[in-house]
Formats: sequence, C-alpha cells, structure tokens
Amino acid sequence: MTSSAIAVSGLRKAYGDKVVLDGIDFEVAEGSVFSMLGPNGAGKTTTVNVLATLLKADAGTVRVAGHDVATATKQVRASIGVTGQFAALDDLLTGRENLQLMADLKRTPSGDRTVSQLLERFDLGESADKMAATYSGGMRRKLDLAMTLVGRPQIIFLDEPTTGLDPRSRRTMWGIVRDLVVNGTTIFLTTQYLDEADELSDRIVVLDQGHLVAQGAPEELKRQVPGTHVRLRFADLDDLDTAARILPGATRDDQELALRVPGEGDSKSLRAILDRLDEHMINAQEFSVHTPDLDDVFLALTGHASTKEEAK
Ligand SMILES: Nc1ncnc2c1ncn2[C@@H]1O[C@H](COP(=O)(O)OP(=O)(O)OP(=O)(O)O)[C@@H](O)[C@H]1O
Repeated sequence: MTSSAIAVSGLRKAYGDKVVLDGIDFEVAEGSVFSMLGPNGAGKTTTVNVLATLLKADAGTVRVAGHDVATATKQVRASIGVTGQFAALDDLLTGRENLQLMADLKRTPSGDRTVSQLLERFDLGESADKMAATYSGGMRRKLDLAMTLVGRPQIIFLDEPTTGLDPRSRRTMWGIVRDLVVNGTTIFLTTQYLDEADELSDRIVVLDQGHLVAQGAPEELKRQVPGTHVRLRFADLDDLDTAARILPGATRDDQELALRVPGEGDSKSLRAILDRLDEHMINAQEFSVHTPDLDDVFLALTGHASTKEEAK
C-alpha cells in the first residue's frame, strides 16, 4: 500500500518516430503540489493527458488515486479534475451558468451555494451574469479552474494554469492552490514559470527530451547546481584580509567588506567556515547562504534557458 496519489513507472509515449516520453518514473505524494517543468514541446501536456486518461501510453504503468489508468478509466476520472490550455467553457453561457451546468452534471448537493462561493472566491462575482464569450483570457482561466473544483476532486491537474494571467490573478490562483492543498487535495502542475514552481511546489521534476533530468524539492534542486555560496561581511579591512587568506577559493568585495565563499551550503561546510574564522578569532558581522534560483537550475540541467529566457 502506498500514500502516493500518483505513481508512474516506465512511462513511454511516442508519436510515430518521435519519442516524447522515454520511460519516466515519478511519484506524487497525497496532499502535495508536484510540478513538472520543461521547455516547450518537452512532453508535459502529453504526460497530463496520459495521467488524466485522455491518451493511452505505449508502455509503463500509471496509477492515479490508486487506480490503473489503463484498466480503471472510470474510477480515475471520478477522482480527478483537469484544467488546461483547452478551456472547457461554453462561450454562449454566462459564468454562473457554466458553473451551474457543471454542478448539475456532477450532481453536486447544494449546487447554488457552491456556484456562488466559487464565483466569489475567483473574483468573478461582478461578471457572473455576462456571457463567457466576453471574458478576458485570465477570466476564462479562472472560470475553467472554478469549474474543475465543483465536484471537489481529490487530484487536480493544472496545465500551465497562469499563462497569460496578470500578476494579481496569478497570486489569486496561487492562493487557491495553497488552500486546496491545505484541505488535502493533490495538485499536479505544469508550468513554464520557474518562480511559480519554486513558490508552490513540494516537489519538482524537470523533463527534457523524453527524460526526467532532475527531481527533488525546490531547495534540493537549487543545491545541485554550482553557484551556492556563503556571503560573509566583516567589520574592517583587516578581518577581511585575514578571512580571504584562510578561506580557499573566496572572492572579495573590498567596498562592501564582504567575502563570497563557494560551498555546499549544508551544515558541515558552514561549520567548517565558522571554525576557520574562530581559529583566527575573526567575527563575521553578517553571514548568509545564497542558493541559485530555478532559472540557474534549469539552465544547468537542460543546457538551455527556460522558455521565458529564450523568449527574451
Ligand atoms: N497528437 C500529436 N501528434 C504528433 N505529435 C504530437 C502530438 N501531440 C504532441 N506532439 C508532439 O509531442 C511533443 C510534446 O508535446 P507536449 O504538448 O506534450 O509538450 P509540452 O511540454 O506540453 O509543451 P508546451 O509547453 O509547449 O505546451 C511536441 O514535440 C509535440 O509537437
């Protein structure tokens, strides 16, 4: 028995000669946010589609909410919600009517109240009675996610949920994701925004050319790429001189009286630095550990910049 909401092993998918997923394995813990990062065309949507029973894998096993996606399609579908680049809304209905229709389809008890609460929560109250055709891209995404939440699915797939949203709407979306997780929902997120994955995820996988090139907590991934360093600041130039002499590989900034010491940022290497300073009776006035951000990780792992960077 496992408490994994999703368990994927040896997943393969090709379109003709083009291998998109070349045997990938990962698990998603219940009640967590799991993000899949990858450049355009890496296979993120393909993965979501297989996990959500919309596409058949060529090989491998995929269990979602404890059910095999190949044989228990109905049970998997009853446990999940999918929102993505394809908005499922009916343009000729109002926001409220779209949600009401979903509540009816899912036979939601006290559907009216659910609909009103969702409109409120997604900041869609004012536009609730306007046709969805008149909604902006951001409003459509919010309505799409609201519709996904109607049946309170255990697992939600969010395929690039904030692409094209303004900063305020992105933050609203992030708040909603956090609330869902607090209440036990599992979120599988694909995103091109590294800061979004960093902000929300318990675990991240990086997909590139059919393989998972890395997986771990955001902090673990950041520690894997070079660039982690400790920054020390001293009271005067004498202390800086001595510290620069006794700490190998350090680079100094005389103006700031600061020293940048490359290292792992783990407790053992931090202790070694502090012990060295103690031996020479030097006190660092400031001490901080800097880890690279996910942009650095992405570049180091895939050999190319994130989509956002490429677009610059
Ligand atoms: N139905 C299809 N037939 C043939 N090739 C396909 C099909 N669907 C996707 N592909 C190809 O498979 C690869 C992966 O596509 P996918 O949409 O899964 O990538 P993605 O990581 O979601 O990209 P994006 O970030 O651009 O949405 C791409 O090269 C795409 O062109």
